[in-house]
Amino acid sequence: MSADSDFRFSEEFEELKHVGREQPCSAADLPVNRPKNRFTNILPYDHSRYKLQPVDDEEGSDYINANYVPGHNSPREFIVTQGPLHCTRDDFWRMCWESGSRAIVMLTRCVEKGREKCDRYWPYDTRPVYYGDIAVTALNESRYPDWTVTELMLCRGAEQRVLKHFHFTTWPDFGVPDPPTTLARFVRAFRERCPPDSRPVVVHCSAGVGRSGTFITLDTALQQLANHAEFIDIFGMVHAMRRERVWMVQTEQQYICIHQCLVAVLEGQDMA
Ligand SMILES: CCOC(=O)C(CCNC(=O)OC(C)(C)C)(Cc1ccc(NS(=O)(=O)O)cc1)C(=O)OCC
Repeated sequence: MSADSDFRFSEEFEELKHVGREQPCSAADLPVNRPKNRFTNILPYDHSRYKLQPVDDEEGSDYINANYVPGHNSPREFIVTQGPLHCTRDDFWRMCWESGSRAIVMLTRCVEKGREKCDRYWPYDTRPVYYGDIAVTALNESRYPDWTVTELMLCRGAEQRVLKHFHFTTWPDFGVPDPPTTLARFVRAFRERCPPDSRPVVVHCSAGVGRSGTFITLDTALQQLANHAEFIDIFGMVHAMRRERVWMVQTEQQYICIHQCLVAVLEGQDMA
């Protein structure tokens, strides 16, 4: 595929360009919801968007820029969303609570090259912080060279729940981790620590398309590999994801990185 400067990769990736783009995003386009979108051209398709429990008949109260996306284990394994904005971070926590999610995967830093890519939506220290009517408390934090895992306790009314925050901190926007196998090791670390239940995993980056799509595709492919699949159809996976959310796996380099990680795992190289 990589012969003639990745010619076959380019051809295959090009075929994905228009997949899903005919589908409507009418909720995202409502005037009341426009300020809730980080990027004007990264909008959730109506048919797969995550719906918050509406507040009375308040128009737009069910809206967040997020879509259900399939994984290896279920057709709605992931909820993929943009990096929360200051004005949508309470909605983000409401989504985490109402979906019953037990894990958040964050694939961007809050600030990259001087640009804000994501709001700092979780506490800096162990004091409880309220986001709407949800109190979030950091219980403990484990820092590694390329990622940090934080255990968060969420309280809403009399109920409380522990949720794990997996933050990959060295993935440049529009690019790939260096070396790409760092991503395969993060996916493995996530799977080893992710609660084994069937609840959705919330995944986000800045726009919630490029790095998020790359992470999910590799996670799905590595589980198929572990289950001794004879063929792993990366094109088919990205095609299926792009029907649910726009631009999933944004750049050709990210598309190639998925293949490189799979080869590295198959060859057992650099996966200590
Ligand atoms: C509103 C205008 O659109 C945009 O800002 C973005 C980014 C545009 N920049 C861009 O594509 O840069 C390169 C040419 C270097 C790749 C919004 C954006 C921002 C960050 C990402 N990464 S992610 O956080 O990993 O998803 C993806 C898209 C956009 O819409 O891109 C087209 C899909």
